[in-house]
Amino acid sequence: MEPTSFVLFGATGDLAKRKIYPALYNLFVDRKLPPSFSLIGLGRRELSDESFRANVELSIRQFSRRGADNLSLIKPFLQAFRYSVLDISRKEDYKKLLQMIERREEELGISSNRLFYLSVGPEFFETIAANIQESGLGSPNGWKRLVIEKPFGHDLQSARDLNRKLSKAFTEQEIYRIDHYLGKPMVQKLEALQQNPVLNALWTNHYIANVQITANETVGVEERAGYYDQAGAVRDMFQNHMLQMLMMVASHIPNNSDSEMVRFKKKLVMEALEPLQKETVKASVIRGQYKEGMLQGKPAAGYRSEPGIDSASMNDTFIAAKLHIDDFFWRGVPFYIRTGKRMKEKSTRIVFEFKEPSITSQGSADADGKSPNLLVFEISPNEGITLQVNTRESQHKGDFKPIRIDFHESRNDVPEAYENLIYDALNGDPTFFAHWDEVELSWKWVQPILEAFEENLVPLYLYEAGSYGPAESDALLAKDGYHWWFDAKSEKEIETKRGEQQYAYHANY
Ligand SMILES: NC(=O)C1=CN([C@@H]2O[C@H](COP(=O)(O)OP(=O)(O)OC[C@H]3O[C@@H](n4cnc5c(N)ncnc54)[C@H](OP(=O)(O)O)[C@@H]3O)[C@@H](O)[C@H]2O)C=CC1
Ligand SMILES: O=C1O[C@H](COP(=O)(O)O)[C@@H](O)[C@H](O)[C@H]1O
Repeated sequence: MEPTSFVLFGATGDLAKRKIYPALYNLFVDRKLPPSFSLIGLGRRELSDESFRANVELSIRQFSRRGADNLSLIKPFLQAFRYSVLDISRKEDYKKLLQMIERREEELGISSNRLFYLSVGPEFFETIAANIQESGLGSPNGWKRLVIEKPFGHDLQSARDLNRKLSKAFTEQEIYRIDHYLGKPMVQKLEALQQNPVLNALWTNHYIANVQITANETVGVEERAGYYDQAGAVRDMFQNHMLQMLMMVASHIPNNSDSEMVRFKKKLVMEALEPLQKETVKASVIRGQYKEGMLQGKPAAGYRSEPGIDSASMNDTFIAAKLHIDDFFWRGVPFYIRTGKRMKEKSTRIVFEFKEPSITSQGSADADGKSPNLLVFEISPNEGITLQVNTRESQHKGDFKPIRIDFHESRNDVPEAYENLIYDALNGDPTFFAHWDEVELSWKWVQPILEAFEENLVPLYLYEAGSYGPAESDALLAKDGYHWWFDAKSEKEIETKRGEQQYAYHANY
């Protein structure tokens, strides 16, 4: 890996503290940082290098997956850290920054490879990119890269405007748009798994009845009312993370593909998505908002009573949609996607339900006692793959019973999404970053939904906190003879589900 100066805008912020420093430390421990590495943290508040390092250490103690007991390498790690005050709008601060970077590069004897990480609000992206260019921070004696956080625009037009402005200072190859779901290890595994000939052979409309992509969260709006009440689930999760997961499962990526091919295939999926019309969005999209309820045994407030939320807010905290990909592989297979806050349990997963001619509707067992074969990718909070197949019980010949072939990763061994993404950005590997074409096509596809919500052409269904969303989301699948898999409707069912899993047949592969 090439020597790098990591220039972090927003070094005193929440994301840096909770995600970026712990990820960098874990990479350091795993010897995955460049041998010559310099980090310059930037923010408005006055901090000495020592207090900056002390803050970084604190955040690693608090948030690193390795825990507070595994900090033997913290001192050498922190040696790379420096801090400088910078106000984003003050041009002279960029000159000062340039001098500081050059001084560090000289001290370390390294070339001018500079990674600019914008961990600041989106309103600053354009100004920073322009100032980096004007102040000569991109040096001809090395590469420059721009790592940029979400949100990338608020709708199609604003995303296009932002991209045009960033393009004045950075080429597409230099821009790394973070979608942290693309950094999740199981999402990354999808790339390799679908190239596997066994799975690849099954991964089509010949065998698959439907695909379900779920990202349920138990958290509510938290302290982000100002942002979330303007964004809603459709912008916060659906346009980016959910559609990225869709692209990852639905693209047929050939063996030994490079990043260009992966991104090209993902783009083809978005191009093949059947477009929606604003007037008919309500036929395939369910909009929900949580009201008060009970979550994990405790009362939970409704969205409109959350601090900072308008008491008449029509914002969506839940969205479910049925999509069709009109291509050779997926024609006729519905993709159901849902995400919501204050749901019964935290679970991100993708379920492939296989066709089975003898299965009755509702996915329930038919007269033979069979239920559909399923392939399940659990993305979080646990990482795993389960193949559920029908077999006959040896004692009671004739009875069908699903068995589960299970692979689960031990949690401490799993790198965090930000570790994977920062490592890739340092290496110049853009595979798991969102290309502009994907972002633009996602916004384009979502735009009629935004407009239909804005104009109240889609009903807003209230659902109880601690539930699985509005009943209309279940009805969306029921109309086609399906149901959402693995929604445990009661605590008792969750217990039974856990019990069954203990008996599952375990195989390592
Ligand atoms: N927090 C999270 O979990 C997630 C955040 N994001 C995105 O990451 C980005 C950062 O979010 P987050 O860390 O939560 O935000 P915070 O508000 O916690 O931090 C903002 C940072 O920006 C700095 N800053 C603000 N104004 C200026 C200015 N005029 N000049 C220089 N620095 C400035 C602040 O430094 P100081 O106060 O010292 O000036 C601070 O370091 C946002 O784009 C957000 O959407 C994306 C996903 C998750
Ligand atoms: O980007 C976001 O993601 C989180 C959910 O991420 P996860 O890794 O915990 O699944 C979500 O809570 C947040 O609202 C959104 O901005």
